[in-house]
Amino acid sequence: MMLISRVFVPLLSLRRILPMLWHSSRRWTLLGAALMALEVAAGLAVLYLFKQLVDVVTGMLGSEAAAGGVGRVLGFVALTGGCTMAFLASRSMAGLAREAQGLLVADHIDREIHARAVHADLAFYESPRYFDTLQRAREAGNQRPVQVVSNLMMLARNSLMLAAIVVLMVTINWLMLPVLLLAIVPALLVRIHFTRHLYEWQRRRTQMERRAYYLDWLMTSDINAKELRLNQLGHFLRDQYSDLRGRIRHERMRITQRRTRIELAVASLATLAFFGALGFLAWRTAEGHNSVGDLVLFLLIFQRAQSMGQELVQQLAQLYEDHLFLGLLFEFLDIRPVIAEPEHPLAVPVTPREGIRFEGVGFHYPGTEAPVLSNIDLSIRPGQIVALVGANGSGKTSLIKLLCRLYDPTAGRITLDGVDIREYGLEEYRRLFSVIFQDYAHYATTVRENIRYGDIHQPVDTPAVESAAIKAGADPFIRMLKAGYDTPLTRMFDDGQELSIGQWQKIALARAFMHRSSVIILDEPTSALDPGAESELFENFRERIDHRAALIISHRLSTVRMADYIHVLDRGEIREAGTHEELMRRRGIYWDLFSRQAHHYREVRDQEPVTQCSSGGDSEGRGA
Ligand SMILES: Nc1ncnc2c1ncn2[C@@H]1O[C@H](COP(=O)(O)OP(=O)(O)OP(=O)(O)O)[C@@H](O)[C@H]1O
Repeated sequence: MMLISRVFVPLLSLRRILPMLWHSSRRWTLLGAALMALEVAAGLAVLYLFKQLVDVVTGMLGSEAAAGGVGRVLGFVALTGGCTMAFLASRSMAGLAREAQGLLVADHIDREIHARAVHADLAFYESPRYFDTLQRAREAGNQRPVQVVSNLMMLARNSLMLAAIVVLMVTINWLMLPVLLLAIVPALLVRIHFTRHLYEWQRRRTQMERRAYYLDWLMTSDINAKELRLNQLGHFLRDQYSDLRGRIRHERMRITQRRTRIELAVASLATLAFFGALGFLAWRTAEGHNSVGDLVLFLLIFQRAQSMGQELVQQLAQLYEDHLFLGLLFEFLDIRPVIAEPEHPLAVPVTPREGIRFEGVGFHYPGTEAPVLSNIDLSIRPGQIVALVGANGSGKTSLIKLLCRLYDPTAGRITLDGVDIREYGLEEYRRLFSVIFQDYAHYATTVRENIRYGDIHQPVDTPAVESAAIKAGADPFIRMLKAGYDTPLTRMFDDGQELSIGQWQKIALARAFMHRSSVIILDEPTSALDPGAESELFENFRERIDHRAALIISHRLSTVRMADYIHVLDRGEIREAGTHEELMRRRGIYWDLFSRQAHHYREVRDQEPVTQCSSGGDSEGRGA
């Protein structure tokens, strides 16, 4: 009973793929169905005509009408040949229709996956459980739809054909029917059992596969090539990879070996059934109960039925597998973002008056209990430069994620001009910010595009790209590149060029300057910049950002001191807040951090006869 339901459940759940089929390839679906019907009809006609031919020929043997019957025989031969041609033509045309349908459905599903992927919550990408779903959906997404379409069509064709063959078989002798069932059904059940087994195993093994894939990437990617060689990690990683692949191979082989043994037993049973039936029918023909045409037809159709049955088993098993994989695809397609558009979104103010406020904000990541932020109260007023400082892991980047609504707070609220930000249109709200994260993107495209991605609404040749690059201090080195702003920043193509880490950071900064947002957020924007470039950037920072508001995270306190207001985060809580001078007077955490950095600078300066310190270093001495 369970096995039977396993056969039919997939058919029911495939109902979601059928509308996709219809919407994405209506014409090919209709054409494919018509060609398939023609293929079945022509195929059956060929079999029946063969039987008739044999009966006519054997009827003529030794009879006086033999001479006149030649024309009839040739007529049958011509008709059979014609039907065979029609069968072959419709079969190949149906194959073409299936392929076209499959490709269209695959593209349709890809579009759906991409639409979901770009709107999925950030949490989706930061959680391994969700990420597995995406990976499996990708596995299912690319080739599966082509297979599913092909399978469904073949399944329909073979079922029709098999039904017709069963009728023909019953006309020969009804006892042939149970024999046919014996040859087909056990194989079907065995196949379905193993498909399920294999699927469950594959699901368990996703993490293992991912780890193997990661190791493979570690060994072959250019990013790790330096460390890999210097730390001599090559052999170590290769061993780990081989071990993992060996375990995967071993488990897979165990399943395949068991399946081969059982399938062999089932095939032997089917062969026994065939020869038993053949012996029985030969005896009936010899006794004159059946014609030679019946015997020939039996040989033709039993073989055909068996191969059709095998194909049917294969297709049902495949369909079952498709259903399981498509289940994953639909599981992914059904994921709805938690950070969603409100039902009646408010318009974001064009020029915010009060700015942004965090009011008693608390946060922990989905699936974790530990609070990352607690009781956060802070504000960013229009035109104000606010800085966040704190040790690693104190929650600075998490706070930015909340501010940009990549996550929502688990306690308290964030407001813009006094209204909870969850009430604004999501995309419109996010356009208030231009952000450079610590792990900013390196796009494998031209310099111009890398910068323009900061505001994709601008035309391709906008002069804003160059002025953003000038503000970020990137323009001089860009002009030295082979094709200036049109140089591809990747080594993936022959004419591409790679940049230094600091140069990449300047490109990312330019991207942030590109967008005319209300608030600029810079998370460790100068970690890779040389001191000259850094002090240049912050010298006239306010003019550089056109007097917009800014939130800056930095471990370099020389950068932070020019902020209007500074918040010191410690283990998810704001411990101190004020201007640089206020915090220095307070002699708390900030003072301690600042004095230690300033002390280091002072030591260096004291050792040098001629001071070449930047203005930051000089003022740090005074401040401390
Ligand atoms: N996606 C995530 N899921 C669960 N915990 C996370 C996630 N991202 C960060 N955390 C945890 O949240 C805490 C704060 O991380 P966050 O990145 O905000 O710190 P940070 O102050 O920006 O640190 P750094 O100075 O090193 O950049 C850390 O303990 C980190 O382990």
